[in-house]
Order: sequence, then C-alpha cells, then structure tokens
Amino acid sequence: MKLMWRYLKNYKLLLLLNFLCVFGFVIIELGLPTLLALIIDEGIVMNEYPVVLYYGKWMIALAVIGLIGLIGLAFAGSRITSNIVRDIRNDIFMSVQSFSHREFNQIGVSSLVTRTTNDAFQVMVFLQMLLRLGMMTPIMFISSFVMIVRTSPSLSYVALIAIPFLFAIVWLIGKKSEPLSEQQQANLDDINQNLRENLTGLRVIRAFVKESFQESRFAKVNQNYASVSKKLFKLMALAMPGFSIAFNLILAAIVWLGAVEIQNGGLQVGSLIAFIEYIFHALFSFMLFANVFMMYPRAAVSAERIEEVLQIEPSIDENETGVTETKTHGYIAFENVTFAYPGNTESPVIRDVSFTADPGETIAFIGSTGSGKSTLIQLIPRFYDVTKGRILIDGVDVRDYQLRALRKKIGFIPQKALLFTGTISHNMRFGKWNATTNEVEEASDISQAKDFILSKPDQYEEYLAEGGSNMSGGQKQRLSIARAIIKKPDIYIFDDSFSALDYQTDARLRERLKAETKESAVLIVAQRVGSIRHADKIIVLDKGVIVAQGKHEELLKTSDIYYAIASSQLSKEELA
Ligand SMILES: Nc1ncnc2c1ncn2[C@@H]1O[C@H](COP(=O)(O)OP(=O)(O)OP(=O)(O)O)[C@@H](O)[C@H]1O
Repeated sequence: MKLMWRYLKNYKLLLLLNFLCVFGFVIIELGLPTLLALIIDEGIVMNEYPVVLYYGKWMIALAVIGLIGLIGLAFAGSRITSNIVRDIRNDIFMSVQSFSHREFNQIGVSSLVTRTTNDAFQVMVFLQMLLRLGMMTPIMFISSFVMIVRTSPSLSYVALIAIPFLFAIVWLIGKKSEPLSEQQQANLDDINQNLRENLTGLRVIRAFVKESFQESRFAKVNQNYASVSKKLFKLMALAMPGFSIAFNLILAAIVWLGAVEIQNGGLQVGSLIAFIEYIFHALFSFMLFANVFMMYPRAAVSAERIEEVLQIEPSIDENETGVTETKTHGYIAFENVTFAYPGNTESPVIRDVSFTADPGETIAFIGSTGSGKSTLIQLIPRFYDVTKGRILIDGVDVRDYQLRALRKKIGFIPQKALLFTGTISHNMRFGKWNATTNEVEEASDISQAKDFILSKPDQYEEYLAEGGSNMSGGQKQRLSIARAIIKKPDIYIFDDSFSALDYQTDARLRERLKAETKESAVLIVAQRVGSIRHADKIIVLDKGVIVAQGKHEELLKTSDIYYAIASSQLSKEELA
C-alpha cells in the first residue's frame, strides 16, 4: 500500500476529482430512493399529481448529474491508474539500468520481466478498483446506513446483526488468499523463465530432439500455476454463496418485519420501498468493497515484489561526483587484484593479479576454460568490483571515476555478440550517436564488416531482427567490433571476440586494428593462439592466477601450459 500511496500522491488533483465524483454519485444514488418515497407517500397515495411531477423532475435532474459524476469518475480513475502503472514501469526500468550483474543474479531476469509486466498490471487492476469501488463503497455504505436508521430505526437492527457475519467472511478469505497470491506470482516467474529459456534455446532443443522433454517441463510449471490459481479463484468464489445467503435472509426478514410495521401503522409503503432500496445499496456496496478487500492481498504481493526491485541499492554506485577527466589516456594497471563472486567469497576466481598496459600495447589473456579471463576483464568497466587490490585507469582507481566517465573510456566487445533490434547503422551508432556516415563506413571497414554490409539489400539500413538473429555469428561479431571502434575508446577489451571469424578475416582485422589502436590499450581474451601470438604481452592464467607472461616465442620456451595450448593449435613449423 505504501508503494501505491507514493505514486497516488503525484496525482492529487485527479484524486480530488475522483473523490468529488464518487461523493456526488453516492449522494445522487441515495437521493433517488428518498424522492421515490416522497412521490409514493405524498403524491400517489394522496392523489397529488403536481407533487409527483415536481419530485419526478428532481429525479431526472439527479439522474443526469449522477451520470456526469460517473463519466468524471471513469476519466479521473483511468488517467490515474494508467499514469501510475506507466510511472512504476519506468521506475523499474531505470532501477534495473543501474543494476550490476550481482543484482541481476539476485532477482533473476525472468522475475524482473514478470515484475515489470504482470505485477505492475496487478497493481493497476487493484488501483482501478480502489479508486472506483474502494472510494465509493464506504461512502455509500455509511450514507445508506444513516438513511436506514433515519427511515426506520426499529428495522435497522436486522442489518446490524448481519454485518459482523459478513466481515468475518471477507477477513477469512483475505487472510487465506495472501500466501496463495505469493505462490501464484512466483509460479508466474517460473513460467516466464521456462518460456524464455525455451525460446532462446529453440535451436539447441530441436538439435537434441528434446521438444517433448521441454514440453513436459513447461506443462509442469504451467500446471503449478493453474493449481494455485484454481485454489485462489475457488476461495474468492466461496464468498459469493456466503453473501447471497446473508442478503436473502436480511431481505426476507425486512419484508416480513416491515409488513408487520405497516399493519401496525408504524411505517408507510413508500418508506418500506426506500428502506429496501437503502439496505440493498448498503449490502451491495459492502459486497463490492469486499471484492476490493479480497483483491488487496494479491496486489500487495505484487507491490511488494515491485518495491523489492525499487529498493535495491546497486552494489556499483554511479559515483556522480567522481573523476571525469584525466591527463593521460589508455594506461591500465592491475595491482594485486583478487576477486570472488558474491556468495562465494571463500574461493576467489581471480587471485593477486598484477600487470600493466600502456597506450599502443596489446595484452592478451589465454588459459583453460574457467581460468578467469572473462571475469578479469569485466572488472575494468566495473561490472563487478574487485574484492582486494585495485585497478587504475590513467592513474585513477576505477571506483573513483564517475561510472559513466569510466565506461566512456572503454570499448567493450563481449564474448557473445549482442545486437539490438534496428538497422545496422543504428547498432553501430550505439558506440557514438552522432557519428558521421564516414565514421560509420570507416569503422565497418576496419572491422571487416563493410563487404557483407554492402552486399545486403538495404546496406547500412538493413534491419536486424531481435538479437541480430538474421546475421551470422561472424557478422554479429564484426558489427559489435565496429560498434566499439566507432567510439574511438582509450581502452579496447575484446572478450574472445574473434572466435567466429575465419583465419583470413581475423588476420586482416588484427592488421587494421593495429593501426587504429596506436593510442589505445588493447586487451584481448582469446582461445586461439593465432589471434594473439603477435601481442606485446601474453598473460597465461590458470585458476585465476597469472602463471606466466611474456611474448609468444618466450612463452613457448618458458610456460608448459602455454606450450600445451599452442601445440594443440599450431603446426610443428609454427611452433619451431
Ligand atoms: N556470474 C558468476 N557467478 C559465479 N561464478 C561465476 C560467474 N561467472 C563465472 N563464474 C565462475 O568463475 C570462474 C571463471 O569464469 P570465467 O568466465 O571468467 O572463465 P574464462 O576463463 O573466461 O572461461 P572461458 O574461456 O570458458 O570463457 C569459473 O569457475 C566460473 O564458473
């Protein structure tokens, strides 16, 4: 509720309009039976036609005003709720933008999607009900009750007896539904995760003929969701028979006791009709309020899940007041860097690593899979922070930079080339929005992407499908390299970014890069010795520790691990 109130506060004027419309509507709804009673008792029973006409006109006027109130209510309510759900989604999105890998691991990508879509939707549905019924029904209920007591105090105790019973039903259902709602949203996360994995891994699933296995896995999580939903809906549905029994008993009692009172001369027919109308309003508004109340636990669970995302403090802070400018460019120094993944602090995956890289230098990292190469380079743009030691860029600790300024210095080419939906030029300009056509073409030329781009029907305006799925692996890699080149960064980080290129393209690309990166430091993670043999320094990693470093020729003689990797890839002549 705190979350909803925080957002509701931003729409005070619309809320006031909503409240006035609700209030007006209630007054009118309850005014109509009073006028009806007057028409019957003072007009029809007394045979006074002008009285009937007089009150009749008032009834029409009130009905029109009530209609205007309803329209105002729809306008204010829908504006508030759709704006709030938009604000919530924007805020989640902004929060997530500042998350480091650690926070993504904590919540999970699928759950973040559910929270932004379904949970926000649940909150919207509840707010819609709250603004309409949640405001209207208590006013209606209390006003109806006042009218009930005013019309016939002797009959009003019938309603009084029924109310505790009705409250008990609502409270019980609300209490029971909360854990079920929690479970339901968690199950929705599972469905989302399953679906996501299935869609992204469709080719692997087909290649391994595991469709039926995946289907049964999906059917299971889907069934879990269905079972919990069934329990929840059954619980909600149970309220209806309870209310219905109570309503009918109350009405029967009133008609019977009212008839006795009319016979005794204590009540007029018109008043009994108005009384029944009031009691109907009171009970009906109670039932509608009960619906809002029963929806609350569900919305509260969703609001809590949204709040959890909004309240997460990113472990990597933006450091808005940090360093933005440096005198030098392209200097890197790792000083005794140790790093352990969150939750795994006892076993660091990087241990006491120190090295330097200067502008114009190419430093390559090689080692068996899992030796920590990718982890090591991810520490530079602060995807994670070091556990011990420090990393200096141009003499400044990366943690002392304004985060944006630090990342502006770096051209990062990830292991898995990721492109965005849009044109090729749009994807390349991700590196520099205001890049000129010449710059785009030059970057594509250096990255060896130009030829294949020009062979596409729309060339630089060729449209890329989601994740660049209509490009080959090598084409994606070259585009993601071009995206970094266009940025002209001080530091290039290639995380195994040449793996999908053929040897010739790899060689041509490295040649062009050499000229392009004369004033930048270049870090390359590679599995292929051929891609790094010309590096100024090759660092051999094993279980997170530097076990050897030097040039290709030196390492062949001094490092057994390097020799073993090289001999598995190079010919005897190349090794000699
Ligand atoms: N997000 C993570 N959380 C926890 N442990 C991780 C995470 N990512 C990687 N690791 C672990 O850290 C170690 C180093 O992984 P890393 O990806 O850096 O190795 P790598 O040398 O780049 O491997 P490869 O050559 O296969 O890409 C591995 O043991 C891996 O299991």
